[in-house]
Amino acid sequence: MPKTLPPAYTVIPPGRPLSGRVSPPGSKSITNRALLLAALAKGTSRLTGALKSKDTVLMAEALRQMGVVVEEPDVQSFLVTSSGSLTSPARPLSLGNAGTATRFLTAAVATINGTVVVDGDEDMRLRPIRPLVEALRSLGIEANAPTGCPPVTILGTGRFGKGRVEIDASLSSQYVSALLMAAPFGEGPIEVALAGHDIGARGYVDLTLAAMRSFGAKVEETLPGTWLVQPTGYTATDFHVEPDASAATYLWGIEALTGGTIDLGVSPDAFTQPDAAAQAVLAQFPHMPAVIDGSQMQDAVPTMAVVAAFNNHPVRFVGIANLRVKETDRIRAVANELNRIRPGLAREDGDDLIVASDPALMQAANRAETSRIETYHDHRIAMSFALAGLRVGNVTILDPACTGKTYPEYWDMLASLGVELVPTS
Ligand SMILES: O=C(O)C1=C[C@@H](OP(=O)(O)O)[C@@H](O)[C@H](O)C1
Ligand SMILES: C=C(OP(=O)(O)O)C(=O)O
Repeated sequence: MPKTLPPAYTVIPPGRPLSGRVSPPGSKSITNRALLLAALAKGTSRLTGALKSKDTVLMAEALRQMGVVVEEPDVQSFLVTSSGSLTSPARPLSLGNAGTATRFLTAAVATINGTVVVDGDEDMRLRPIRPLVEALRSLGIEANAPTGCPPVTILGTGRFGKGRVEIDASLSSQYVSALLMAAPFGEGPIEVALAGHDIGARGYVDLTLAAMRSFGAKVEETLPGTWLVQPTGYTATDFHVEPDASAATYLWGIEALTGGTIDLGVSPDAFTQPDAAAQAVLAQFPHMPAVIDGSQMQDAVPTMAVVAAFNNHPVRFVGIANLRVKETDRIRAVANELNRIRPGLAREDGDDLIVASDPALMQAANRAETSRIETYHDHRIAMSFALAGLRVGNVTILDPACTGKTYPEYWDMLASLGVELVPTS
């Protein structure tokens, strides 16, 4: 049972380096891929090292609604048993603000002979999905999303089409991953090709290809940005999920800001997820680069931006326009909340984020001012701004429970390192 958290936590700066051993939870991205692929494979797949959080629970629940047996033998495992295909759910799939679950299932349910509605919460209903819907239509699948965002209605015939499909992935790489993972159910080989050069973080497509191959798919990148998928379906397998690199960025941030050493049980170069690249940037603190291209490590940008506020010189984050369509507009949210810590600390410049940086904040543990940090239902805003509270006094994080999207144990983790969190109203 998730425990009830207070409406806010005030973080007490520890005044000493934070060190210890912390295992980050399993990767959200990989868990939700593996859950889906196991559900599309005939037989039983055991997933170990998996994340149990709001986003993966929503994915598992949606799969159960479509006839898949998803058991949970322990806190890090799923046992998935499937006939190899999904069946029509009795009611709309309700996927909260889980971008992975929403996008991946929008394509996967098109393999069903029946109508499926894919929906999310009020925040997800603002996150674009039209390019994916258009790509499905070009495969001959009837799909509608009148607002360009969820809900999406897919009127499947059980036929996924074949041939070439082009996809504009400039807003989200998840559209490409979604098409690729459904493509082994084509009536013939399917070629997924990027329309244009832009794609969010390409590393997520590599995660998708690796997971697909583990479940027996045959997929090759035939040209840069073009992938050919054979109509093999999937084979059930046992699959281990690596720790979450985006979650690890908070631990690297703690090391940078407090000067401690945290043993994550995994070295930064052992991750296959794109956000692991943030470690090398955070390790340069207080001399982080003056310009940081966040395009290939997007979910790490809030972490790096909060740490950059304490850097020796300003940092401009570029390549981050997609952050405007994440759980919230993260460029605006990070700028707003940094300015709540100290007016003038950050500003938007087009789609860039400029963090002015103020090394004096490293000594602000006893300041008189207070900052109540809005978190916009966004786990990453809550988790990254908690880092600021390790150096600056009276930082209060509103709605700490929102970290449950990907890291339900986040506050317990901070407490285990010796951080005092004061429940606040
Ligand atoms: O494929 C994935 O698992 C993800 C891709 C990224 O999203 P976009 O592709 O929308 O940038 C990332 O921000 C998200 O947290 C997870
Ligand atoms: C952007 C994120 O999630 P998603 O797109 O999967 O909702 C995230 O976890 O930072």
